[in-house]
Amino acid sequence: MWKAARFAASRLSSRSTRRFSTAIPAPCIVHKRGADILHDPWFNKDTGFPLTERDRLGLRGLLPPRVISFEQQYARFMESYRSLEKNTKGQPEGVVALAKWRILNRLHDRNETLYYRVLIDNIQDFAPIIYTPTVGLVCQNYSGLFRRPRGMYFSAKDKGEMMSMIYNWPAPQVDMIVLTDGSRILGLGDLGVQGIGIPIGKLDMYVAAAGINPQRILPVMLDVGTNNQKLLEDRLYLGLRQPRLEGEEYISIVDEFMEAVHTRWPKAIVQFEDFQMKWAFETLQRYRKRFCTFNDDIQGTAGVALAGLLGTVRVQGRPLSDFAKQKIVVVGAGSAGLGVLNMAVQAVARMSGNGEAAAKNNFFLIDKDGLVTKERNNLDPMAAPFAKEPGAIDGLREGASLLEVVKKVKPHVLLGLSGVGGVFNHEVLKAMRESDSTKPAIFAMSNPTMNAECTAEDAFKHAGESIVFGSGSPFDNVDLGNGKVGHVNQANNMYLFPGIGLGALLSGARIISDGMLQAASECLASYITDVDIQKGILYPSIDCIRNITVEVGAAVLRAAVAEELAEGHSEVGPKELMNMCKEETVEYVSRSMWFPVYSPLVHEK
Ligand SMILES: NC(=O)c1ccc[n+]([C@@H]2O[C@H](COP(=O)([O-])OP(=O)(O)OC[C@H]3O[C@@H](n4cnc5c(N)ncnc54)[C@H](O)[C@@H]3O)[C@@H](O)[C@H]2O)c1
Ligand SMILES: O=C(O)C[C@H](O)C(=O)O
Ligand SMILES: [Mg+2]
Repeated sequence: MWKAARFAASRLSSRSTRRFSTAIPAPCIVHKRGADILHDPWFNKDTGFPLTERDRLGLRGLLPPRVISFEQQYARFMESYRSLEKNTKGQPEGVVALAKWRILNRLHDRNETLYYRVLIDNIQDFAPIIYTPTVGLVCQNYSGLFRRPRGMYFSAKDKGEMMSMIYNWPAPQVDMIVLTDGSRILGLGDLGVQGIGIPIGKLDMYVAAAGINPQRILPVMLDVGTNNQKLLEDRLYLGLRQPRLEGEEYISIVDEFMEAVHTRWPKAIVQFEDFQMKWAFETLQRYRKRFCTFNDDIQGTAGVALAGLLGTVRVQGRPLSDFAKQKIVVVGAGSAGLGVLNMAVQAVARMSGNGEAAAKNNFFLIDKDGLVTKERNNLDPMAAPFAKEPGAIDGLREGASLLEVVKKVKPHVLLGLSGVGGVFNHEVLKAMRESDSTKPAIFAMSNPTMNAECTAEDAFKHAGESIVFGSGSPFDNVDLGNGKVGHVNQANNMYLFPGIGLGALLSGARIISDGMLQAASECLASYITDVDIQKGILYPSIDCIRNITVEVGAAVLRAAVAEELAEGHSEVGPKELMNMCKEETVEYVSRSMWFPVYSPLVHEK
């Protein structure tokens, strides 16, 4: 079904970021003509070019004569999509998922305006294809699926060349970059150059949820080699066939890239995505005070998880201040798990006023070697602040198993960011029935679906019907019988990163501060109504992700203004931002979002 635009719809001209919410979209300047326009997905309208435009742009005769409206093109695409769904019924899940990805990808490659319109209007259906879980399968099969390049590739072989290479990107302005080195793609490990699918999927969400102009996004792969032996031996592998660079050699590549990007686009925001833990923390510390950058797996995830944890306290009918009393077991001591713990501890310390040391008491950290205690050999410095005194809790020793910890601690929350599918097995889930909460929460946040710590069905079946459930990848709600439904929350950083990027961009802040990230998380936490909370709903439906992102973006922008970090964006300066009330900020953010409509194209040499 064609849905009416919820936001002022005009395509930004390539020369100006000013938006007009008139019925006729602002014209768009193009510097090419004829077939070159048809082959450029940013400008192509396929059969939608009006006759006058065909004359102006030298397109007469290059298209069938009948002009088809945007609405008709949309309906035609959706018909093909639905018939593909029908025709592939019963085929293996992976085959169907890839077929759906292919049809969307072909549209993406051909006509971006139509692609983003169908994506925005059908985000609930299409997010699982362009994002987790299918994007994981796409990355695994990338070298075989590769048809056309998207984004930029900087490899170890490009050392010394990046400053000039960055000028090969055809767009004059870039606002948002998602960067990966492919070393920890979802829970799938090192996928080398094939990890490019992740920045592409994340940036699709930026366009769909945050209304970032697709002409101003840039997915980037830093190919420093791979340690994945299977890929190194694969003759179709498209990346460098060498082991990953390490140490100084590695960091000098990232440094060079960051310098090159910020020389050409000083205000571009760089989101680090799916870096293995050691480089995730190291690069965050290295760049966060120098560039406008954040790590989505550490910081975006933390904000979403914290919002879910605060929602859980509300589901239990307790005041938010009771968050300090929640016993939380975090399974996975990687970038995501430690990011969550750091932010949650800060929140408890703020609420209780007792300082961070005391705030850590109720948190338990488990990694592949079991409970993390101070007795651990080679204790990771990032995990050390959360290590327990051995024996301090009911005699729990170093390396105690997840089951032992759950049985002894009786946690209010069990949160998985381990990347290990099924690690919340039947015994662990059954042990959660003895939780000190009547409504314990289980978050199986690892992606993609097969790496989730448990399925939604198993969680409700074994841990009981009163649980609150969240997962990183989507699961269907669970039918509990007698008309009751076990609600599945998608606890995924997609609820925050688009708003963090958008708010940072519009504020013109030079850095992304803890305050801006905290504002994002608090905004998400307060978005859900008490009525929804009663049903175990912690996050809004993905259908309204654009509305949530407006609110999150505005909260981030206001935090930047409050911290005097906002330097303004485009024609809106810091003083104007400062003078905006909350509603005006929300309105400004909403007005600044790109929405896909066909703009009249004007040729300029
Ligand atoms: N839902 C989201 O928004 C979201 C966000 C970020 C990451 N993730 C997911 O979280 C997972 C981990 O990401 P990461 O960046 O922290 O990875 P990571 O590799 O940095 O960390 C993984 C951690 O899990 C631990 N682990 C491994 N096997 C274990 C086991 N059997 N029991 C307990 N712990 C075990 C490891 O010791 C390590 O500490 C991935 O699957 C990723 O997709 C989800
Ligand atoms: O990509 C996602 O779906 C979430 C997260 O960034 C992850 O790495 O799993
Ligand atoms: Mg990620």
